[in-house]
Amino acid sequence: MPALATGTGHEPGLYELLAALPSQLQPHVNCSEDNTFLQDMFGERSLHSLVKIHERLQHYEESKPAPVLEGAAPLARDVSDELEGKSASQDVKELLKLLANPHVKSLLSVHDAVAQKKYDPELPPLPEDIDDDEDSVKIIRLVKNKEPLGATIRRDESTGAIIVARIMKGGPADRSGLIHVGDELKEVNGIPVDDKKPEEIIRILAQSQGAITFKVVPGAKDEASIKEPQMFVKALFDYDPKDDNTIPCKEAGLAFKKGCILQIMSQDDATWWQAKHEGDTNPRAGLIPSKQFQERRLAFQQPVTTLSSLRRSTRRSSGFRRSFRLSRRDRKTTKSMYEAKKSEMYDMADVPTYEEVVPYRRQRGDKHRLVVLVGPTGVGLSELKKKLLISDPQHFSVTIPHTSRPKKNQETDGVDYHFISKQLFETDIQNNKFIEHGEYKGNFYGTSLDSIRSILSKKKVCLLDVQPHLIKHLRTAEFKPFVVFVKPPTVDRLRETRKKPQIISGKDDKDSTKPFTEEDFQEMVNTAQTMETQYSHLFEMVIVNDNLDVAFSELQLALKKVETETHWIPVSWTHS
Ligand SMILES: Nc1ncnc2c1ncn2[C@@H]1O[C@H](COP(=O)(O)OP(=O)(O)OP(=O)(O)O)[C@@H](O)[C@H]1O
Repeated sequence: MPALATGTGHEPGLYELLAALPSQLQPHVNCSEDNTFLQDMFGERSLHSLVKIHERLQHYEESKPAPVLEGAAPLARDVSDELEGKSASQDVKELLKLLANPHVKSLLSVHDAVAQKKYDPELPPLPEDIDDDEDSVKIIRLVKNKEPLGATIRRDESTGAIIVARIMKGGPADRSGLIHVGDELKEVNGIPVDDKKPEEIIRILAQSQGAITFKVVPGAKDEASIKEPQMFVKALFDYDPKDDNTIPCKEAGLAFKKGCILQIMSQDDATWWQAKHEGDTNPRAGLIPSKQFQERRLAFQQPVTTLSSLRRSTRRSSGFRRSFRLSRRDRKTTKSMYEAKKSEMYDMADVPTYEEVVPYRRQRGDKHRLVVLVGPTGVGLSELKKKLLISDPQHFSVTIPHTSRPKKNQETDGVDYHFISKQLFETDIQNNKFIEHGEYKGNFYGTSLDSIRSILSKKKVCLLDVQPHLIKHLRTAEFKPFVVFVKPPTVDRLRETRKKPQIISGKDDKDSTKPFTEEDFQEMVNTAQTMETQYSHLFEMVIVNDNLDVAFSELQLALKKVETETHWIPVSWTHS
């Protein structure tokens, strides 16, 4: 059934078909990107080689070769016996030498095995002492190399039996398909295990090499064999089984770092899931704490310092970010629609464990992801935004803030600010129109959600800097925020690099500019540390703003990749 006619009139081979495909497909593919992708895929040399091998094998299968004889090795032995000592001719000597060569002997014995189709492993004889009523006993023989067997056992509290507790997906036990969760283990290598502790059995197994024989009583059928859909999660915490005393078997654990993408292979067990690193070709899964279990135990470890407590204790912390105020204010004037309430700090949903993710690639014509920059006051967010805007003013844009203060002569409505009445500002606050707002000298300032939407709908990249506790309110299918944390270097490096710079200068605040002090540097580093402790699970990228040009290049490159490459995003962002 040729999918495409090659025009030669005969049934094309797979290889021929593959070679003809790109030109046949071309008229049906509109997009040049798709065309290049198809050309690359079908032109791949390894694919061509595979298809060639397939065709050769197919041809071989069809010709059904039959062995001339099935016993080449015994024949060679007979010939050797026959010739031994009979003649001393050179040819006979050489033939005898050849037939005695171990490589030739092995070759002939492999030939015979193939000719006789003797591929099955030789099983050990069944033990003779099996009780008649033990008809459900299974004898299993697994060959163990250095790799662990990939199964855990437990003692059943009520019966005292040793039961297979878990089979690690992709491990040797799983691959054998012979051992299942719930099977009762009776013997290992002929040694009865009824009177042994699980640790002793594990020791016997660890010491065994090569073939291991198990005697098991099969348990009830494992209902978990129903195939689960593929699920990927992003880890929001670091994990090392070596430091976890609750894991049933440290060697079976899977270590990962915050931000790693894990493929969840099994959630059968409520406490220990099985997972592997995304893209890992090794099929063997490892144990990781389940979401529920990790949430439970993290809920007991309250954060030591929270950003809100730090903010209250500092002398002069960040006020409104310049995305809406264009200048620095005292923290006590700020207010936010979504200011974190104390109870929110510990709410279960905030315990960072895992987040289900899916691959996402922005299609041409789609809105851009919102770029959110966070970092401590003075770290350089405005500077980085400014550089991006200058680098490509048609592509990047920042929100225009709203204010209730009267417009000054040189200012333009909708350019410097959206000037609105105090009454309207208050109504908008009531209607949750602002992501962040505050009051200064009796006037309101704020960033509206609509100002973000307006930029995104023009197919531009919106650059926004906000307080980190507001990130969670922007994490929606609509905004798909790409969150970059801008971190200061060490205090020593700040001292060296920020000799000239002033903390800040804004249109509304010309008189407040002043050089950085030692205290500012220290506060910047401390605030960054606290932000990272509390919110790093929400950051997709961390940039250290030591050298400004280097930091800018890193940011620019990352934003390019966000626009063009595939990324993992929360599954909830894919259905709005
Ligand atoms: N890597 C750097 N090296 C030297 N100076 C820097 C660097 N990054 C920023 N600066 C300077 O530090 C000062 C503060 O930077 P910037 O105004 O961008 O901070 P910010 O994070 O926007 O603070 P805020 O939003 O709280 O006003 C500016 O004078 C800026 O030029």
